[in-house]
Amino acid sequence: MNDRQSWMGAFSEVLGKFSKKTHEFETMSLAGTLPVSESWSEKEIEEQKPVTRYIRNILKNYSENIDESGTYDHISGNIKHLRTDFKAKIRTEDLDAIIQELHPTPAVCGMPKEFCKESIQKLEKFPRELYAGYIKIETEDTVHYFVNLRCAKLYQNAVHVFVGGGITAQSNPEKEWTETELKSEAVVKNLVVL
Ligand SMILES: C=C(O[C@H]1C=CC=C(C(=O)O)[C@@H]1O)C(=O)O
Repeated sequence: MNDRQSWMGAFSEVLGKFSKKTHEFETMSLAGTLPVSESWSEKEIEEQKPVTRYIRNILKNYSENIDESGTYDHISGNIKHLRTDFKAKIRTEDLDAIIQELHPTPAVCGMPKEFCKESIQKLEKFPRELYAGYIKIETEDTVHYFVNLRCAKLYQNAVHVFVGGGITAQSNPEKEWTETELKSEAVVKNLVVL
């Protein structure tokens, strides 16, 4: 980010939201993707479950009362995801540790986390740079953490778009590719050539 390069993002997966007043912490399990008009299959349902389990297992080390919603559709432009929300009262001093444990979530890294992280570093051909990292925004009352998905690096006369997808044993390569194209619209549709 300088006068020749910049980044933009067009997605709002919340890694964490903390209220300094109530000490309530909120996060979400978000995975599985389909065009809005299609119906969920076992593949997407099974893809989102480990993300939900992962979050639940982390939060239970920090709070006795965890409020977990049912799973519902999160619509994002032309596509939808499966989403489950979590709310828990936590101690302010645990906030950083929780964020470090949640990040990177299975939706962007995979499971088991350390094995997948090392494998991605070894095998992935393109550097992620700021993609799949998180953005922290702190105000007087809240601290918000957003996962930086569906983003772009802007050069003076070019754009580099970053998108990805969760791969499972049931994934079909062509469908995963189409999914990344649909996801990229969140950014591409907002770019205008002057
Ligand atoms: C990795 C991305 O999306 C994640 C979040 C929701 C659904 C996903 C999926 O269905 O693959 C991904 O896990 C991305 O947009 O780059």
